[in-house]
Amino acid sequence: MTTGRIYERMAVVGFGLIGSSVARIARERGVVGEIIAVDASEKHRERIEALGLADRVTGDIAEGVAGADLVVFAVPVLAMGEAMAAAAAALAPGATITDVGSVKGSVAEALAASAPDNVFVIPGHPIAGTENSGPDAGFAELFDGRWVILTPDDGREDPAYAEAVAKLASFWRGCGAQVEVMDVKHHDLVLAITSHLPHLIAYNIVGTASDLEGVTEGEVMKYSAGGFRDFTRIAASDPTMWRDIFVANKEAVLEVLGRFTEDLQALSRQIRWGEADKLHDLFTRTRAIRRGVIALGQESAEPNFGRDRGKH
Ligand SMILES: NC(=O)C1=CN([C@@H]2O[C@H](COP(=O)(O)OP(=O)(O)OC[C@H]3O[C@@H](n4cnc5c(N)ncnc54)[C@H](O)[C@@H]3O)[C@@H](O)[C@H]2O)C=CC1
Ligand SMILES: O=C(O)C(=O)Cc1ccc(O)cc1
Repeated sequence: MTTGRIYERMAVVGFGLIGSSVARIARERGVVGEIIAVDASEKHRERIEALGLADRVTGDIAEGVAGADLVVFAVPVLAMGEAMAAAAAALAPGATITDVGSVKGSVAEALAASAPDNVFVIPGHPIAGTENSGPDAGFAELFDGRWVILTPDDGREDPAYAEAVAKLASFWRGCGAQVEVMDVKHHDLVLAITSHLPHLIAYNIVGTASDLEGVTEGEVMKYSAGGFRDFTRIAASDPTMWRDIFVANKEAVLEVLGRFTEDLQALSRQIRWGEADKLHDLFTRTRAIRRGVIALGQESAEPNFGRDRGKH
């Protein structure tokens, strides 16, 4: 598929799994003219050069974003504010500033805090990723058919801002994604249950299994069935990225965790009292949800489908 050029120069600040995937697909589809990679890690900059993923590579944020009409911040959530502050004075008037952070409330605030008035800040989040990180882990097909949620500032009513939102949505569609606009707070609640809590559960179950007296770590790995293996994949996700997500989305995560804990207590009671029908009812309901997800095309029936792409 070919799409016309939407932005002349895209600067990607933080050129890891997500940033390099955006660059790969944007170049492949011709939706941007020039790509500037900005990354704080010298090792990553060397890899970006070696892989030929950008037209220019720099460690200097201000130098990298200068003259860009699209700036994509793809650093860990708690690093967004500082990165934006370093970019602010160099941003081109009329530029669109977006991000890919997994939490939107705190990131939207952090971006707005130092953004000049003459740019369009439109926070975003592609709901696509893997447990891998760094520029080698990215791949062009990552966003294919996936959702990208944009959380524009609903206090800005000028037509130029609406136009900038529409243009950014076209960019993501050009990268193969589907676009939805959502309120920041709602985004953080939805993602707390669909993404953040599942990761917390994975981190916890793998931790519990490795600490369990009477069962060796060797046995845990040797006899792990599919379910536990899936948890170990998720629990291998980047520690910095996930630390930041839980710190930044504290309120929504604690809210869904409270509900989850209550439901887990109820399950525990059903097991204790042999309430087999109640267990069966829940498992029937959850099976229908999974089948609904597959019917919507959000997941393959094959376990681990596409998950090993971009592994290094
Ligand atoms: N990994 C995933 O599956 C997904 C991640 N996200 C979000 O995307 C963002 C990036 O995540 P990944 O690409 O997975 O991480 P990553 O670790 O692969 O890439 C982050 C890159 O940013 C660079 N970096 C860190 N701090 C920096 C700074 N202050 N200035 C310049 N460069 C800096 C790192 O050197 C690294 O190359 C995060 O905010 C995360 O929440 C969103 C969707 C999926
Ligand atoms: O690898 C997985 O299972 C993921 O869930 C990827 C992912 C991680 C964080 C996001 O904000 C969005 C997607």
